[in-house]
Amino acid sequence: MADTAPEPAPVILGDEPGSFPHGVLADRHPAVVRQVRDTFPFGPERLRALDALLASCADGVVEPLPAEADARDRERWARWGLDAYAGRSWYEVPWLWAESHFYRRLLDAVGYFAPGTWQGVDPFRPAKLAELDDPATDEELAALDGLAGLTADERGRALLHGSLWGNRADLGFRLSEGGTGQQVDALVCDDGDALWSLLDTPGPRTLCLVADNAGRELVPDLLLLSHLLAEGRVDRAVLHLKPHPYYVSDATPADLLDALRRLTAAGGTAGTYGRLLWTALREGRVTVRAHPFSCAPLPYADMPGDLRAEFAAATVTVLKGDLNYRRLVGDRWWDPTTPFADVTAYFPGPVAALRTLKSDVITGLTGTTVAALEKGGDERWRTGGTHALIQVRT
Ligand SMILES: O=P(O)(O)OC[C@@]1(O)O[C@H](CO)[C@@H](O)[C@@H]1O
Repeated sequence: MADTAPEPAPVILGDEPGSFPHGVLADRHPAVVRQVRDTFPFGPERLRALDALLASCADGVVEPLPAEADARDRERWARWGLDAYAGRSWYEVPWLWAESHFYRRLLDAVGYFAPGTWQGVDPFRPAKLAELDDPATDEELAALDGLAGLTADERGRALLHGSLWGNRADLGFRLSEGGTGQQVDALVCDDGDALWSLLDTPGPRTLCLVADNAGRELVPDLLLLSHLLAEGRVDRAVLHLKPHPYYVSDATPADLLDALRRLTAAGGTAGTYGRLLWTALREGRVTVRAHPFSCAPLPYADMPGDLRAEFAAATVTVLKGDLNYRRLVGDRWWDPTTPFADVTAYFPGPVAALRTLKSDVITGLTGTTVAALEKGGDERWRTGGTHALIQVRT
């Protein structure tokens, strides 16, 4: 690890037409608004608000929070930069900030925070439930029974890869089982052994698992967690979820309950893992957090003291997914060979990232890997979700 933090690279903005970030602001956000508009029979007031947000996505500016916003929320957003960015184009402020704030505005538009019919109604819940109900989920859960013949270590590795590739909403058990599948080749960095070593240190061991998506990502996350508890690799776990709907499919406490019920109702190994986790929650060995900072438009380097203390107390904090990775290393145009240990040196304890690559940010690669990826013919290796990484700073 370098003695000093690396010189920060430029922050990613969404202002360049044709770039991935620009496409998210200009195309994906309007598509999300249209999808939400069709999800429920919103009345004229909500439809007007959704249409205003749709128009704003094209050429609008960041606006102050509405007058009826809760005072604590208002104070938080002021601290998170809203006063500085109000009046500026979505395309000129940091991309991470713009995306995160877009979801806050979407919840305003559907009346999520306001007293009334739509208060607390997750506009993404039907899509999340459909994923859990998909027959493919049954197949993937049934495939777990095939892991019975493996040693506990092999099973642990298969479940780790299931959780990793679940970030592409694609459980990876069957391929990981063989150990040399295409998905293993698609790992641009694999510090898996370092993660297992951390879970071998003298106990008691606490895992902080910062989850990402609900549905078919959260399910394998829970299976991994349950396995680690069952095998005594961790004694306690803190599961960090989002306090409210975010980035379409991010997991909230309500999504955790849906996933848990899905697991406990399943037969075989999946059901056993589900019941184990249910008991661990009842006994307080697993606790759930939905910290406001989990939906903040800022990197983890800016985390508040209470969250910092929680991560500091963990044996290891595992962050799932692309957005958490962006927040962990900073949403910047890093040189891909910038050491992961350097950009995460500020983190208050050992930290691991499990991520499929779905945005431009990348650190911790070797020069050889970067050259192979650039030459490999897959121009979208940074953003297409075809590659993944396990990176650990001990
Ligand atoms: O965190 P996840 O679920 O792995 O990925 C979320 C994500 O792909 O969605 C964004 C586009 O809205 C990307 O920029 C972003 O990082």
